[in-house]
Parts: sequence; structure tokens; C-alpha cells
Amino acid sequence: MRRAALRLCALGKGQLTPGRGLTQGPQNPKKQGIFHIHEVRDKLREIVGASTNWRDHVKAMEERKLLHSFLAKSQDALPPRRMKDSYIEVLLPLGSEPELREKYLTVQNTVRFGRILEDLDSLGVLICYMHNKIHSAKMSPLSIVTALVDKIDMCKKSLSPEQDIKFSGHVSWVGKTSMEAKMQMFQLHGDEFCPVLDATFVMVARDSENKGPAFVNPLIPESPEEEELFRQGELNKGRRIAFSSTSLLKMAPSAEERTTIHEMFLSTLDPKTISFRSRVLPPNAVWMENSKLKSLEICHPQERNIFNRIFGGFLMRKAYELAWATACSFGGSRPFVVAVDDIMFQKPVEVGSLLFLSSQVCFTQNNYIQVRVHSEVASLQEKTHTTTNVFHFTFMSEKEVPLVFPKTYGESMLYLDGQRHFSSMSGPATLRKDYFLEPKESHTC
Ligand SMILES: CCCCCCCCCC(=O)SCCNC(=O)CCNC(=O)[C@H](O)C(C)(C)COP(=O)(O)OP(=O)(O)OC[C@H]1O[C@@H](n2cnc3c(N)ncnc32)[C@H](O)[C@@H]1OP(=O)(O)O
Repeated sequence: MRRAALRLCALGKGQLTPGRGLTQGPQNPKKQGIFHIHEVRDKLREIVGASTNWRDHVKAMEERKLLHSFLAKSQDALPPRRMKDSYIEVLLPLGSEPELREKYLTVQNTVRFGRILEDLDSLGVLICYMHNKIHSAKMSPLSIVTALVDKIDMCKKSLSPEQDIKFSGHVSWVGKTSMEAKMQMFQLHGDEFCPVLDATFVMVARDSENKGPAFVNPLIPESPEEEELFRQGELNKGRRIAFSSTSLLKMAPSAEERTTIHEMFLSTLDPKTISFRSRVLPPNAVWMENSKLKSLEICHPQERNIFNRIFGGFLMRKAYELAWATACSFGGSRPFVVAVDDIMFQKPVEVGSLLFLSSQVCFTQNNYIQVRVHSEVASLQEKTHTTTNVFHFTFMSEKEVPLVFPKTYGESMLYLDGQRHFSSMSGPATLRKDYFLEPKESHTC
């Protein structure tokens, strides 16, 4: 493994305390200043001036054009902000408001992770709007879009749909037009909020009409912890550039990777024939081509964001649910998501698009299933397909899963890419002995 193994949630109680309370977990949910989950989208609508019905969306966009004059000509012209300026907490009161549960419920009486992805996306965008808030204006001239889900690490197998959940987050790094938002999620256990998830998103600011880049306010770290967070943001940017420059779409696999693929190839040759063409599946293995599932979404106006594009969170939920079904049918049991990695939003998805999602298992190890979902939109006029996103999900199954074998060169590259994503997690999966343990009845997290 290139980077020592699987991600453990780096969460601790009150892990980082810039500006007191930043990224802090256990706090009284009833205190002032916590948004209700319903308020997040309402607040976003208010900030961007979104229409509440589809008929008015053209008028709403026309109004946004007028905000162009509020855009800064340079980043230096914008006042610096602190991490605490964008810090927010959001309550999802599944315990205290049972009527909310239905939307979040799975048949196994756990919380739908796809819904959490949607909430994280909206929260990430709201955090970035808080960072760039113009205090004298109600609306923002910026169009902030999700560019990347850098990573999401789960530290609990499943969440209870009967206990309150709290999200918190803030901007942790800024570039010229991009921002990193770090978010955490906690669930009430006894009278304490315990950490359950850790997420890093990258958002990009665009002009009022979402046609070109726009500058974001600088960020000033105020304590050694904040400096460390900011430095980590810089490192993350460097890591992403390095990861992308060695992409298998650009470069040949390493010598070690080539050996892996060749050995897998040799292990599939039929010993009875002296031929490179007769391939036999080894025991307890599945051909990669047989691990696929596909779906189609018609992108209705209901799922639009202000810019008349489809919400990133909706795309993630759809991709996640397809990936889960893929892992489920591959492993033969209900898997749990462990990590989400490197979801890149390459192109916006327009309202009215036909969105094709294609999911396949591309790597497995012990109980782990690495699933890749590719999404593309079809242009009906030109009969062309354009890739909009690639999603990477790591699932854990309760029992050991079959190996997945590539047959073609292209599939071998998918295998290696899957292996790279799996290896980029930060702690060996097998070390996570507590992962399947349900919370104890004691009130410790
Ligand atoms: C209901 C009402 C609520 C309304 C709320 C609205 C919230 C909406 C939130 C969403 O749902 S957005 C929908 C999902 N996302 C998208 O559709 C985005 C699709 N992708 C794009 O539009 C472009 O790829 C994107 C604007 C993200 C980047 O465009 P470019 O590739 O031309 O960007 P460019 O090269 O100019 O780089 C601009 C910045 O982005 C950074 N960047 C671009 N791609 C990146 C990436 N993949 N990862 C990290 N950073 C990235 C890049 O480093 C640079 O940072 P700095 O200016 O700080 O140096």
C-alpha cells in the first residue's frame, strides 16, 4: 500500500479549538446559533435569490446579473476572514422531531447515507457563503459550486434514525477562487454528541451568473491549530495535483502495478491450453464486467440549484445508492460505507438532462469493496455523451468478498485506479475492529 492504509476518523472530542468551539463536538444542541437542517436550504435560497418555483427561474437569474458590480476585481480588495467567521452548526433532530425520520430511514432502521451526502453538500456551500458574506448586502454576488468531495471518512458503521445528529464546519483553507470546507458530524449518545463522520469538500466561487471565476475573501489563521489546518489545506492541494498528474489516464502504471496486473492475468490462463486467449476465472473470483449496475435519471427542475443546474448533493445521493446496490449484490450482504473519496464535479448537469450512471466493483480486499460510479449526460441533439462526475466509494461487508478480476487492459486500469483509491485511505481496514460494534449503552462516545 502506498499510503498506510485505511482512514480512521480523525475525530476526537473537541479536536480543534480555533476561535473556541470550532469543529468541536459535544455541545448543547439547544444553544442559540444552531441552524435547523430545514433552514440550510432556505438560507441558501435567500443568499443567492433562488426562485421557489421553476416559472420564475429566468427572472431570478436576471436579478442576479445586477449583482455583478459587487464582485471584487482582486482578492486583495476583499477583507480577510477568520475560520470562526464561517463556523456553523446545524441540527438534524431525528430524535426530537420524529416526523423528519421517514426521509432519512433505511429498511434496516439506519440513516440513509445518501441523504447525509445531500446535507453535507448544502452545508458546505452555506459555510463558504458565510466566509464571503458581505455584511451590508443580503444577497451574495458569488455563485458557489461544489468542485470536489476530497474525502469523507465514516467512523461508525451505521447511524441511528432515532437520535439527533449535529453537523459543524468551517472554511479551513482558501486559494484565489477556491475554498476548502471541513465538516464533522456527531450523533447524540446519551447526553453527549459523539463524532461519526469527517468530511473535506472543495468549493469554487464563480461570478453572479456562474460564467467565470470570482475571487474569495482571504483567510487568516489565528492559532497554531488553525495554521496547521491551513497548512493541511495547502498539502491537500499539492496531493491532488500529484495524484492527478500520475493518473492512469496520463501515465503508465508503475512497475509494481504492472506486475500485479500481469500476475492476475497469468492466474486466469487455462493451464490446459497453451494460449493467451483461454481465460478461466480463479476460485472465489468474479469478472469485473459482471459486477456492473446501471441507472438512468431524468433531471427534473425539482433537483435544481439556483444556477438551474442539478444539485451536487442529489447527484451524490443517486451515485451512492447505485454504488451501494452494486456492492450489495457483489458481496451478497448489506455493506456499510467506510469512505468516499475524490468525487470530482467536472461539468455541471443541466436541468432536463438524461443522466446515465454506471457503477462497477473495481477492487476488493478481504471485506472491502471499492466501487466506482461514472456519470455522463447525453446530448440528444448531437447524440454525444459527456462525463460529468466520477465517484469513488469504499464499502465494508460483514463477510469476506470475492476477488474481482479484470479481463481487458481498460479494466486492469480501473482495477489499479480502484487499488490506488483504496490505498489512499489512512489506516488498515483490518485494524478497525470496533467498526462493526454497536454503541455501548454507557454514555461514552
Ligand atoms: C435551492 C437553492 C440553493 C442554492 C444553493 C446553490 C448551491 C449549489 C451547490 C451545487 O450543487 S453545485 C453543483 C455541482 N457542481 C457542479 O456542477 C460543478 C461542475 N464543475 C464546474 O463547473 C467546473 O469544473 C468548476 C467551476 C468546478 C471548475 O472550473 P474550471 O476547471 O474552469 O476551474 P478553473 O481552472 O478556473 O479553477 C478555478 C479554481 O477551482 C479550483 N479547482 C477546479 N477544479 C478543482 C477540483 N476538481 N478540485 C479542487 N479544486 C479545483 C482550481 O484550483 C482553482 O482554484 P484557485 O482559483 O483557488 O487557484
